[in-house]
Amino acid sequence: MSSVFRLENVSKTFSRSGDTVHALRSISLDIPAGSFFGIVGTSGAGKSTLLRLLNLLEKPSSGTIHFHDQPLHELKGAAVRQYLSKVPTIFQHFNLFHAKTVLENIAFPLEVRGIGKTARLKKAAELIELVGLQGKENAYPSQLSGGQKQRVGIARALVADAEVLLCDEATSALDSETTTIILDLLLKLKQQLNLTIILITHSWSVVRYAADSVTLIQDGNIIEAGSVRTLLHDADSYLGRQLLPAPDLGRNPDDGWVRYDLILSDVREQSTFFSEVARSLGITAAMVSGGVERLGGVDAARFKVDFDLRGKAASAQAALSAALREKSIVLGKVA
Ligand SMILES: Nc1ncnc2c1ncn2[C@@H]1O[C@H](COP(=O)(O)OP(=O)(O)OP(=O)(O)O)[C@@H](O)[C@H]1O
Repeated sequence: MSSVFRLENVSKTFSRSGDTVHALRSISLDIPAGSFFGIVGTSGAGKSTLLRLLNLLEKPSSGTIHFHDQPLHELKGAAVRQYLSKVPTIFQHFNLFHAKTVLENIAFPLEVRGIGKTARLKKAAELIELVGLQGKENAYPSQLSGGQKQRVGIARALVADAEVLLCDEATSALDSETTTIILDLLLKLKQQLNLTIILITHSWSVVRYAADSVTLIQDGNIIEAGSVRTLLHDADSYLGRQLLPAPDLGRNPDDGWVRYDLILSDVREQSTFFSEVARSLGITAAMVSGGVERLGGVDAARFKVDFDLRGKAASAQAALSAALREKSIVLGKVA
């Protein structure tokens, strides 16, 4: 897959009261075209700084950022405006014009580009439909709910031929139900308009729900990055475990039983795999907890399963581990 952005050794420092703050420390990153790219990290990790480099609100202190083959620092004048139409941003607090109607807000980027009134209102009306705001054309932002305001923000961002949508904590001001609705809308628009979406958030649940690629940023460093599928199937991946957390363990295993923490490589196996492994070895299996989750479009299953090894030779456990490894990723023998 080609990259829409490529960052090479990008650093960003700020000076604050005579001190140097290292917001980003020589990070390198490829953002695949067509991905829903989640950048997650705690407060102060450097997420906003990274996004602000992509929407040209800041410049790197060192390193280069390419948009396709174009180094961002070479963009000048009209090329900057063209780039920002292709790479718009939506914001946590929506940043709408309060004195303009919904339709006028959405049409605004076209007005800036000198597009005639009839054409821009026609295009804005198309976007109204795409984001499901029919009937709200003449409302003012103060008359809208948070979710409706973000729909206006999304429509305004996409009105001028966007290719990449940057989302700056775009659901952080919304309740969880509205967050899901907005993420569903973003996922739908991504498909329909062939977008790349780059979303920064402190919320693991947002990343789990929508992202197909995830980057963890901490103290200005990239700790780990990859596609959800790759991360889940890497037994050593910290991000993989964060994306698919261990289910509640319940009670400890009984004496002589051994508990395994497993990710299934193929979730279609989930109903039969553990019992078949147990039967083939002449032992009993008991599911402790777990289930199938959908993560960024990938079905993933993590289970804790107890196996009864009472009275079995030591070699039985090695045989069990080997059988489990054939179709699952063994994260650990818990007890
Ligand atoms: N303009 C600035 N001047 C000085 N320091 C800054 C500036 N912008 C960011 N920083 C500092 O850079 C570091 C990274 O900040 P950044 O806003 O990128 O983090 P973040 O992950 O987006 O956090 P949050 O989720 O709280 O917004 C922080 O220590 C922050 O205080």
